[in-house]
Amino acid sequence: MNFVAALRQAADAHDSMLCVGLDPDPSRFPGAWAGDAGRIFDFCAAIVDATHDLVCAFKPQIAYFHAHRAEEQLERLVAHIRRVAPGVPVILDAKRGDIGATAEQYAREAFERYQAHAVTLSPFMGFDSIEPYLRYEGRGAILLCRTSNSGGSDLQAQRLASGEMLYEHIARLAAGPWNANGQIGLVVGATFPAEVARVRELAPTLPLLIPGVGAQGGDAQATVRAGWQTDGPIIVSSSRAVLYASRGEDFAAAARTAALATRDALNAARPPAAP
Ligand SMILES: O=C(O)c1cc(=O)[nH]c(=O)n1[C@@H]1O[C@H](COP(=O)(O)O)[C@@H](O)[C@H]1O
Repeated sequence: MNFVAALRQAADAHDSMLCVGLDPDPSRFPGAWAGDAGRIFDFCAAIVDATHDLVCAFKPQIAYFHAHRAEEQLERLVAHIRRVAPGVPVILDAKRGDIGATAEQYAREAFERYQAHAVTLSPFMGFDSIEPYLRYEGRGAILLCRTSNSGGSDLQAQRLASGEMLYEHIARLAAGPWNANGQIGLVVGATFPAEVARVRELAPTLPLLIPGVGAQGGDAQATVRAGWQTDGPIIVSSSRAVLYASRGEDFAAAARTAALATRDALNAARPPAAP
């Protein structure tokens, strides 16, 4: 099954737009695991076990694994997700972007080594840096468009000669000529609901990955109102607010409580279904 179909199916099955981001920081692990990078798999697997029936996707962030030489733990984690939650797609957050020949290696890393269903990419180097990922039939390529950080405005909010802003141009390309096989999605930060709405206008059916709720303070409900579109899935991602809801032995139960509350808050903001 392709990424977009798997995403829709998981979203329907779990009545959820929530993606739990897996950003394991050993210094924030509970109890005896604190500071132990050898526990990255155990920590993330416990979060997955506690939340997989509440999410439409999981999003491991590659830096949190590579920084601790924990690539093998990431491989085991994706295998674990595929085993306990076979219907839940894995978005590898790697934000890659390089010339075609190097992109081929990054694509191989994401889709063959880590078995991800989709990967985040920077579109800064243009279509030939994206195309190697699209050769993997059915896998998703989610392009940074209007990121959640304030510095995102330095480039993404600049006006081009055409009059549109750079992020609008990215959305237009992603929804049009770059998306021949329906594999592309866009990243838009929950910290910018007006821009979420603008991207949704330009890309009505593309999956939107929306980080920035929780620790970054984005408004979950404004995000859903801005991005909601029956034919265009939204994936609202939260990492720290779920992972570190408690530093005690109850961390997994607390993560579940936080995930449930976020999922329900997102669902409450959906417009009522048409009769
Ligand atoms: O691509 C991303 O996931 C991403 C894009 C963006 O614009 N902003 C952003 O925060 N992210 C990622 O989303 C996660 C946010 O984590 P929390 O702020 O803890 O929910 C981190 O892994 C970021 O790398």
